[in-house]
Amino acid sequence: MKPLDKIIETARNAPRQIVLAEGGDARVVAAALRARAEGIAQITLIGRHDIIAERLRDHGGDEHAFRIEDPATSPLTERFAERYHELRQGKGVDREAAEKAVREDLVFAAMMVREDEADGTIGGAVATTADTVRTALQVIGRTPDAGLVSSFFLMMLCQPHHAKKGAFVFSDCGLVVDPDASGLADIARMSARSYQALLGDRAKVAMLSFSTNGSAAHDRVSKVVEATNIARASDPDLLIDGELQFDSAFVEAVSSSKAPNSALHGQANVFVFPNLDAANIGYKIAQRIGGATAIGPVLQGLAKPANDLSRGCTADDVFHMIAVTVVQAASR
Ligand SMILES: CC(C)(COP(=O)(O)OP(=O)(O)OC[C@H]1O[C@@H](n2cnc3c(N)ncnc32)[C@H](O)[C@@H]1OP(=O)(O)O)[C@@H](O)C(=O)NCCC(=O)NCCS
Ligand SMILES: CC(=O)OP(=O)(O)O
Repeated sequence: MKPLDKIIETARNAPRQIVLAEGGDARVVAAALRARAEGIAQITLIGRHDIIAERLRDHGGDEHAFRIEDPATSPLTERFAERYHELRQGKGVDREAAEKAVREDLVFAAMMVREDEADGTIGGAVATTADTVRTALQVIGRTPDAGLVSSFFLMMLCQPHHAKKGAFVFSDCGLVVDPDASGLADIARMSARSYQALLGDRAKVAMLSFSTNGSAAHDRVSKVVEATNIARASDPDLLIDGELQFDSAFVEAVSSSKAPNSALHGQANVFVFPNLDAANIGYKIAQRIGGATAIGPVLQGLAKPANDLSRGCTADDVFHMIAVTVVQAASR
């Protein structure tokens, strides 16, 4: 079974309550209808009831098949305002500001997860990643064993022209702009864990650089080497190597010539980029030129599942993210 089908099948076997923060978006509504039809999740749509109902009708759907919550009129808003005020008052948020905040769709959706009204939330088809992720950080927060919250894309190579097929993790393509060595090590550790949780296989982590095995000397190369050493020391069982160029990590013949002693043998399945510039540009090139299916940004290190999308996403991308979020929620 293809890795993506396996994730969808896992979700179907343990469906969860997923809240979609941008319920008025046509792609989100189409994905919600497919998620319901395929039995992978019970969906709550956030937004104006009349707009969501119209979008559902446009797609041949029925508004009564979904829970719809409009933060402007929902009976939950009062309780959420109180809780949000308790949560954020230390950061200078007064009661009036809390009431205003929870009327925003992204915040309301995240509060549903925090307050156990849903198991996971997804936004970002319309909102920017910065707004979506900041909301998750502020409302849901970090799990104690993660140093940093970070993100990854699941990259599926399944087209006939892909010489190597399968599922790969690229990180961090969405969140941490310029990690230091310790931050990069944390991203590597969390990405390996995410790969194993979602795909069931052992993670083989490549720490990417413009240098392989000392072929270039630069502070940026040293950062990747240091991050590799920190990650290895914090988890001796982690299969990790770096610094490696992408070809040394992905192509067995190149690995043999440029990195003959690499434990990865050109078979890495988790690729940790040195910063957000490289990672975000890299995943979009693999997606738009290379024809990879890209699912993300999936957030890791949060106390409960909250995920983002690219504003360029399709309805299929939203559907796939619903499946990933269900699997994350079910594996807690
Ligand atoms: C995500 C992002 C918005 C966070 O920015 P920020 O300026 O730190 O935001 P805030 O200060 O409002 O952070 C919210 C909280 O999360 C914390 N935080 C920020 N980044 C964090 C991280 N990686 N891990 C854990 N906590 C983090 C902050 O300390 C803050 O805590 P507090 O509210 O208790 O003080 C920022 O890192 C960003 O813009 N990243 C790039 C997003 C992007 O444009 N991606 C490209 C397209 S995908
Ligand atoms: C992940 C990402 O790049 O998001 P967007 O395309 O919305 O900026």
